[in-house]
Amino acid sequence: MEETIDKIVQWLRDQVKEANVKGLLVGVSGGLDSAVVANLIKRAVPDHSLGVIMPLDSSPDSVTHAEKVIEKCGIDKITIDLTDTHKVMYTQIQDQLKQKKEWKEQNDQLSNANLRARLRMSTSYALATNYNYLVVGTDNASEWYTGYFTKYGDGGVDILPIIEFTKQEVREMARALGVPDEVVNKKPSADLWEGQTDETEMGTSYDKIDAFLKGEEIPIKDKEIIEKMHRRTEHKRKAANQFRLSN
Ligand SMILES: Nc1ncnc2c1ncn2[C@@H]1O[C@H](COP(=O)(O)OP(=O)(O)OC[C@H]2O[C@@H]([n+]3cccc(C(=O)O)c3)[C@H](O)[C@@H]2O)[C@@H](O)[C@H]1O
Ligand SMILES: Nc1ncnc2c1ncn2[C@@H]1O[C@H](COP(=O)(O)OP(=O)(O)OP(=O)(O)O)[C@@H](O)[C@H]1O
Ligand SMILES: [Mg+2]
Repeated sequence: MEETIDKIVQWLRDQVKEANVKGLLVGVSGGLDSAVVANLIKRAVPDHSLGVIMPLDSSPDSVTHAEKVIEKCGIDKITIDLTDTHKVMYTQIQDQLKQKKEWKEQNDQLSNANLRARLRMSTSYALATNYNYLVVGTDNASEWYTGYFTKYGDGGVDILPIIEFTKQEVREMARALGVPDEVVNKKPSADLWEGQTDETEMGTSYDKIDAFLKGEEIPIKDKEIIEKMHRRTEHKRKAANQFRLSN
């Protein structure tokens, strides 16, 4: 694991150099993936690494965990509370949709949730421009394959250092990096609505997704869910389709 970590850290340094920037920032949620990335950027650019905490109706636990992660790994911290911003924006969106008779209850939670992820992305880029840093993403192999992220939200980043690793491998990396136990052991959650957990929403588990990605046999029901998620999210893993007169 240490060897893998060293390789990622070196790769991060190369990215900073190639992009001709000063450092790296990551949104720190109190969850596992961002805790690992926070530690990696600290190792890569110790004096120019920033963790951004962006609460948005977040549970107090998430904020406490995020602060603990940042304190333990020693990166700089900025907290920007997006609760009010989101409320103003989403209320207007909802009102206009209702006026146009296009508001649909079944879409409300998801569009609300995705707006949260995109507000965090916008905030990260506003900071990145001023610091002259890159925005580092936290997607792992399991999330990338299933498309379990918001397009241009948490998916809107400059570089992806842990994209090749399954959730289980990221957890092992977290232990090696000294991420606090309560973060390593908690259930993965996008924290986009109360009580949300990744596994309940997806209808399968990271253990199953990880096993599938390693080519192991998993129950047909889980295989079908994973393949369906993968097919439906193909558009998120590539650039936008472009019209060409010559086509
Ligand atoms: N074929 C196609 N070609 C091009 N674009 C296509 C498309 N189909 C949909 N689209 C576009 O994509 C949009 C749907 O994609 P998107 O907006 O991403 O939304 P969607 O995939 O529906 O939802 C995002 C999922 O990721 C989860 N998530 C989000 C953020 C963080 C985390 C986490 O683990 O922390 C998890 C969230 O809970 C939810 O299940 C559509 O509104 C449409 O604009
Ligand atoms: N409250 C928050 N403050 C800052 N960044 C956040 C916040 N919530 C989400 N993010 C960003 O969105 C990313 C995607 O969330 P996701 O839940 O997949 O990762 P995680 O919380 O780090 O780990 P886990 O999947 O184990 O919960 C986070 O890694 C983080 O960069
Ligand atoms: Mg999370």
